[in-house]
Amino acid sequence: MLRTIGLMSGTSLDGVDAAWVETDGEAIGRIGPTVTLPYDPALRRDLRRLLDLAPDLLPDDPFLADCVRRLTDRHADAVARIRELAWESFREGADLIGFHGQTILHRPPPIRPGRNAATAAEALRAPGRTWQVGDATLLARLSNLPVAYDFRSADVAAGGQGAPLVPVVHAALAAALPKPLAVLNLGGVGNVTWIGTGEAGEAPLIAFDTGPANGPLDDWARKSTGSDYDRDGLLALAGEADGAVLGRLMAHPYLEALPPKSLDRLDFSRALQEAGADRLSPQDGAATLATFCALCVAAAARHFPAPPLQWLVCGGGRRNPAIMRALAAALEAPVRPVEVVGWNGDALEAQAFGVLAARVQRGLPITFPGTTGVAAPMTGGRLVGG
Ligand SMILES: Nc1ncnc2c1ncn2[C@@H]1O[C@H](COP(=O)(O)OP(=O)(O)OP(=O)(O)O)[C@@H](O)[C@H]1O
Ligand SMILES: CC(=O)N[C@H]1[C@@H]2OC[C@@H](O2)[C@@H](O)[C@@H]1O[C@H](C)C(=O)O
Repeated sequence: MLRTIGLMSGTSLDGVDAAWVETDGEAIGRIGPTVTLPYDPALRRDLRRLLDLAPDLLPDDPFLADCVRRLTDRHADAVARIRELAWESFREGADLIGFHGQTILHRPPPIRPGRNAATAAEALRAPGRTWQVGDATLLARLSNLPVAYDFRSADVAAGGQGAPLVPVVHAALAAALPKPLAVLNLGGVGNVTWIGTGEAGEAPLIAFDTGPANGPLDDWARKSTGSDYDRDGLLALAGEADGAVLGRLMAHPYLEALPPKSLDRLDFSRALQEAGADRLSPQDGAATLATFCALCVAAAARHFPAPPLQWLVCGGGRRNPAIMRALAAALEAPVRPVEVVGWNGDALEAQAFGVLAARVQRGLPITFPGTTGVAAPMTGGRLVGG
């Protein structure tokens, strides 16, 4: 088994999550320390600016280069901290880093009302683009370890959606749990993994982005109260969801489109503006966005081959009671944080990039027809250093 350090900088742009995991890319052995290093407000602001600039940004842009260096330094700090903790707790080092980087642009191939092979064939005619920034060579040098990175672009080049990537790890973790099961990650964007029973004729794994999750709510909280997010859902719980705005938002064609499908952090910005969310009070706006997040998940469930026995929720959204209540109201099966089955809902994505790094090093597939829509299971990612 390899001793990996997985690193994830998510769409919330709040910081880097890091985790130590022992794995051969298939089985998961010991789970070690985890840490989140927040970004300072200037880096957060600059990364947010990069999202807006990304479509026209050249790879050698000096502002980009400066952001990448600061981002990579923070990742190197996270690696150093995890190594200290792993040494203190069980006298272990590390063999390999999984470095997701920061997505600043995600324009996957067009989604279609057909699926899998048809989607991939169409996509080859209209190539997509996905861009994760971070300097893997610098990180390998600073940490003196091999680094697996660029996990998404080979899949997009082959006509896949390039996301989500974590589902194969959800499936490995859930091996002994009753199926069908839905694992829901609520970060800036939401994504779901449906894991079937594996009985004849049933797809084993279906995964896709559900819709916006905390991203619009964070933007709303920042604009209306100045805080980075709606802590404990207090703003949303004090308001009422607006039925008319929700009705307009739920008409978005993404929700009807068949999986596989994935989103950019900003994909719903225009729809949110056009739906008139801006005119709501801070409380009602937050309640509407929390409910919208949950209704997107309910819409996602309509694409499952069979209803799940339960929903296990990870990511920061599980800490928002307004979202969790709206989910419980909108879904038929019980909705619980992943901690009920012993997983760490804050570190799961970072842990997954450790496992994915091991898969890259061993040449195992990281994307699948049911997760990104590629025609056949595909290897991906690149390795540097060591
Ligand atoms: N106590 C809390 N109350 C309400 N919301 C919370 C709380 N804690 C975290 N969050 C929400 O969770 C978000 C962070 O979630 P997470 O770290 O899972 O996102 P991410 O990993 O950046 O995103 P993604 O999974 O889309 O890449 C915060 O921006 C905030 O909206
Ligand atoms: C392009 C990109 O970075 N997508 C992220 C994002 O954040 C959540 C959702 O959108 C998910 O599809 C994906 O992340 C997780 C880690 C994944 O690939 O499984």
